[in-house]
Amino acid sequence: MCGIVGIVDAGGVSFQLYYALYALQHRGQESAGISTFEGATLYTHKAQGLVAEVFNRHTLQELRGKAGIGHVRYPTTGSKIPENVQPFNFKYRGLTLSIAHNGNLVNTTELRGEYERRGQIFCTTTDTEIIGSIIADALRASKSMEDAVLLCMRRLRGSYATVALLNDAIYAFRDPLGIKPLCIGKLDQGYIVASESVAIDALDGTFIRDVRPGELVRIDESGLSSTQISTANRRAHCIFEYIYFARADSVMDGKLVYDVRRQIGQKLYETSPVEADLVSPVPDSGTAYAAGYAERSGIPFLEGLMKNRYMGRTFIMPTQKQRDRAVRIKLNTVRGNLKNKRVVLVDDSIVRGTTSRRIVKMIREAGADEVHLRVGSPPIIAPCYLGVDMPTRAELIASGREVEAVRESVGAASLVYIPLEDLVEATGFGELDICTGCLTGCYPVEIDGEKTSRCVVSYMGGSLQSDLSTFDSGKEET
Ligand SMILES: O=P(O)(O)OC[C@H]1O[C@H](OP(=O)(O)OP(=O)(O)O)[C@H](O)[C@@H]1O
Ligand SMILES: NC(=O)CC[C@H](N)C(=O)O
Ligand SMILES: [Mg+2]
Repeated sequence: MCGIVGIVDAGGVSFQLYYALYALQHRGQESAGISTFEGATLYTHKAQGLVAEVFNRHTLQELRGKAGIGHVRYPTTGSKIPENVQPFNFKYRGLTLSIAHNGNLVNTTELRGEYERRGQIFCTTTDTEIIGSIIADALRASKSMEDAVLLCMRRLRGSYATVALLNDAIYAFRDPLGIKPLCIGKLDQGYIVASESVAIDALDGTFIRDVRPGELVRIDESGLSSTQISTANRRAHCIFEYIYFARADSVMDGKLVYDVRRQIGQKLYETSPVEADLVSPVPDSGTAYAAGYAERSGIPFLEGLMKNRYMGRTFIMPTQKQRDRAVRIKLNTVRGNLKNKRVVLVDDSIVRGTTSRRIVKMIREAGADEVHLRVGSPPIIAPCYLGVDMPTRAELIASGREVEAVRESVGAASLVYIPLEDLVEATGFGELDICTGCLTGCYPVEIDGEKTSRCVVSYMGGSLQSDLSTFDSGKEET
C-alpha cells in the first residue's frame, strides 16, 4: 500500500511533495522518492528510509520545477533493494517520463516475459516497471498518453493507482475497479493528486473529489482535465484500507475512515456484549474502533497501552524478526489502568498474531483480571494479491483455524471478530463494490488458483468488451 502524490504548483513543488509524503508515511516506510521537471531536465532524488531520512533542505532545493511526483514504498512485488525504490524514470530523445505506483499486479510474470522476449531489459524486480514500460513504449510510438493508459488498462491485471510526470504535466489514473485510493485537491497556485486526503490537508489545500475508477486525470499549469478510459460494472475498493491502512482522518471514496471504524466499534459491542471495567484501544489503528465500542457500551475508554511515538507501523515491516522486535519497543502497558481490571482490548485486525500475542500477555502481566479481545475485521483467512504483503495462507493466524484456536493462541479470555455483513454495512458500500479477498478468498480480478467474482470492463471508444470472468469458467461468482 504505497503512498503516491503528484503536484503542479506555480510556486515550486519539492517542499510540497515532501510534506505530502510525510502525511502519507504510514503507507510505506521502506523508501521514499521525488521526481520534478524543469526546462528539459528531470530531477530525481530517492533512497531507502523514511521521508525525513531521505530528504533534507539541500536535496529538496535541488529538485527544481513546478511539477513533480512522489512515492513512499511498502514492497509487495520485488524485494527491498535500492533498485526498486520509486519513482522510476524513462528517457527517450525529447521524452522524459517518471512514474510512481500504489498497488500490485497479478500478471507481472506474464507481461515481463512478453517484454523480455521483445528485447526489453528491466532494471528492477517490481511490477511498477512494467507499467512504465507500457507507457514509454506507447509514447515512443507517438501515441498519446490517453492511448498509453488505455493500453495499460487493457493489459494490466491487478491494482494500480498511478502518477506519472511527463515533462511538465502530471497524469494520474486509477484501475477500472478503483481498488487503491486516489483523490484530487486544489492548492493556492495549482493542484494535487494523492493517495489520501490527509496529504491535501497537510498543504492547506481543498479536497475536490476522488479520481474515478478507470479515469485519467491530467494536470498542468493551465489546469485540470479528465478522460474516462474505462468503465466497470462494479467497484472493488480495498476493504483493508478502511480496516487498517488509511489514516482515520482521511476521506476515501466518500467515507471518513474514522466514521467507518467507529461504527464498527459500536457494532462489535452489539455483536457480543461483555461486562468489563475499561475499553482500551490498541494504538494506533485500534483507537477509533475502541471509541465506538466505549460509546455504545458505556464502559469507560481508558488507555491500557501506550505507543512509543517514534516507532512506525509494525505490520508493514518485511521480516518476522523485525516485526517481533518492533512490537516490543512500540507498545508498553499503563500498569495503573490495568491492575485488577476486566479489560476489553480493541484492535482493527489480527493478521499474523504478532501484536495480539504480545500485548495480551503484557496486559495480564500488568495485573489485569481478564482480557477480552475485540477485532474490527473478520478473520483474515486468505492472501492479498492486490497490495497488502500477506502472500501466503500459512502465515495468517486465522487461516484454517477456528476462532477458539486463535483465542487460545493469543491467550485472551474471549475473542470476537466483527461479522463480514456488519463490516460491509459500516463502509456504506454494496458488497460488490469492495474487495474482500483477504476475508473471503474471492477476488475481483482473475488470480491463478483462486475464486474470482464477476466483473465486466468496457474501454474508451467502446470497441473492446472484456469479461474477466470468461478467463475463469468453473470458478464461483458472487
Ligand atoms: O496480527 P499482526 O500481524 O500483528 O498484525 C495486525 C496488527 O498490525 C497493525 O498494527 P501496526 O503496528 O502495523 O500499525 P498501527 O500503529 O497503525 O496500529 C494492526 O493495527 C494490528 O495491530
Ligand atoms: N505497496 C505498493 O503499492 C507497492 C507498489 C509496487 N507493487 C512495489 O512493490 O513497489
Ligand atoms: Mg495496530
